[in-house]
Amino acid sequence: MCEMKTSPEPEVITSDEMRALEQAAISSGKVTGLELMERAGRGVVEAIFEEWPALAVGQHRAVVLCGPGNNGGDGFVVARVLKEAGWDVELFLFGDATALPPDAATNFERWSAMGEVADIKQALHVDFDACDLVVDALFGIGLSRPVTAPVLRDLFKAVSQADKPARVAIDVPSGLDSDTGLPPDGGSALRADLTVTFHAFKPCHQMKSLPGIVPESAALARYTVVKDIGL
Ligand SMILES: NC(=O)C1=CN([C@@H]2O[C@H](COP(=O)(O)OP(=O)(O)OC[C@H]3O[C@@H](n4cnc5c(N)ncnc54)[C@H](O)[C@@H]3O)[C@@H](O)[C@H]2O)[C@@H](O)CC1
Ligand SMILES: [K+]
Repeated sequence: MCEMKTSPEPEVITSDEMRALEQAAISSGKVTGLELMERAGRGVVEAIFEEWPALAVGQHRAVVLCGPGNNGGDGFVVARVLKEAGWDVELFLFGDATALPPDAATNFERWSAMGEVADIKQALHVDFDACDLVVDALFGIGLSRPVTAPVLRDLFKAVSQADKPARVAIDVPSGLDSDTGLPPDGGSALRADLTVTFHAFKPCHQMKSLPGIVPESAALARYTVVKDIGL
């Protein structure tokens, strides 16, 4: 008798479910938030090297855009790991470094021991077509309102229009609500070529297209890689 084989549906979880899983793992003592952040950042670099093997060899130029929460914390880890691999890394922060949550603040300090943190406004002077990689660590599952800051809107436009760099979003393309896959009313979003998320897909990664908002499907699942962070 012939047996039909079906591939299992990928697991999709909401931002609340993801937070609950993280919290349970941390409360059980199995792992710390800082360890999860390190795994997340290293997972992003691993995914980049898997997607673009040429970037895994030699030295390249990266711009890392960090936000005010733990998504930004992942970005500090990515910056450090790339710099340790010999890359030329420029990092820009949106928000107040003294108000970062604890794990992100620790990674801010670790990065600051090896590189500069420039204000996000300075990123508007970057020639993105002279970069190999742009890492979007601005907002993840913690986006709580539309992105309206003029500096971010201008930056989103500049990065989205660049031809050369690989654009990698950490967890969620910034500006999209993780649970709806759409920017909250009136907000804009940053285009990504690859999104690297953690543990499981989120609803935003299942969107088939975002016509007129994020051309060519920033959030398509086939461009999203899920990295295990040991939850
Ligand atoms: N220890 C942890 O909690 C871990 C968190 N992870 C990362 O952390 C992310 C979630 O972190 P957070 O909960 O801190 O949230 P985010 O870092 O996604 O964003 C929250 C911050 O952004 C601000 N914000 C939200 N919407 C805004 C808007 N439209 N304009 C301006 N500011 C805005 C909030 O006020 C807050 O400061 C995940 O997406 C993932 O990347 C991973 O590192 C795994 C471990
Ligand atoms: K992001």
